[in-house]
Amino acid sequence: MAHLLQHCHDTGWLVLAIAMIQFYMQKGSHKGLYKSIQKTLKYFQTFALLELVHCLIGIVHTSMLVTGVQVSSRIFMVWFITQSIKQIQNEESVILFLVVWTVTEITRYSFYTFNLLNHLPYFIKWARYNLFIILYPVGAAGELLTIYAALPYVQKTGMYSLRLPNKYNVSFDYYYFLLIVMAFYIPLFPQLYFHMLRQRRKVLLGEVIVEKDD
Ligand SMILES: CCCCCCCCCCCCC[C@@H](O)CC(=O)SCCNC(=O)CCNC(=O)[C@H](O)C(C)(C)COP(=O)(O)OP(=O)(O)OC[C@H]1O[C@@H](n2cnc3c(N)ncnc32)[C@H](O)[C@@H]1OP(=O)(O)O
Repeated sequence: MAHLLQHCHDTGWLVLAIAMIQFYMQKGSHKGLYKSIQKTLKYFQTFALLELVHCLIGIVHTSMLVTGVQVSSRIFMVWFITQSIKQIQNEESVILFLVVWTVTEITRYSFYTFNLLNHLPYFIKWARYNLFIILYPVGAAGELLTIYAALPYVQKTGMYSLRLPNKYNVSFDYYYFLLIVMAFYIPLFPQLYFHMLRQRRKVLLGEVIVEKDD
């Protein structure tokens, strides 16, 4: 069952890649691309919550912290930034993180699939543990630039914010929340990046590495 779900996930990101290439070839522009693929993206990125469940119930042996940060930050980007603020959907930075996520996920799920079949081509293993060196910072930059582009709109409209006075007597400012999220990239991004560097040494060079939260 888990294998079947994983196969669906791989196919989903492939469908997304084909849809993006087709759109760009037909329109010659990235404007409107997000709108055209949003349903598929929402579905498959939300589906990634299962990775956290697999981790929790012990089907997959990996760091909870790393998987949690990775999955929640992506779901946050999709639902609470890009999907919620139509005005930023045509930003180049959105395309940047979409392309990076898609390349990463196709490589990653191909790795899992061929690994399970015991026929893992070396180039897929190589791609899984080398491409991230460039893709991680580029993807994070795309995400941060997108949140940054959202700030003026969030400040102007006060979306998702709760101002005083109100019957709950609590206030929440989404604008400042986004600034905090951006600041969190500083301590959390290196955790993810160094985790993948350790995995790279383990898988490609055969080093024995002990994770702190294992
Ligand atoms: C709510 C507010 C949010 C606030 C956010 C604050 C800021 C956070 C900053 C975060 C920055 C994120 C930036 C990021 O989004 C940008 C990008 O992603 S750019 C793209 C580059 N990214 C990557 O390359 C990372 C991709 N992700 C991963 O590789 C994984 O998600 C990771 C969590 C990193 C875990 O990888 P790891 O190698 O540690 O473990 P695995 O899970 O791959 O593998 C463990 C073993 O399990 C087997 N496995 C796993 N899943 C499957 C499966 N579906 N089917 C079969 N087998 C599976 C795998 O083969 C391993 O087995 P073994 O140990 O036997 O080798």
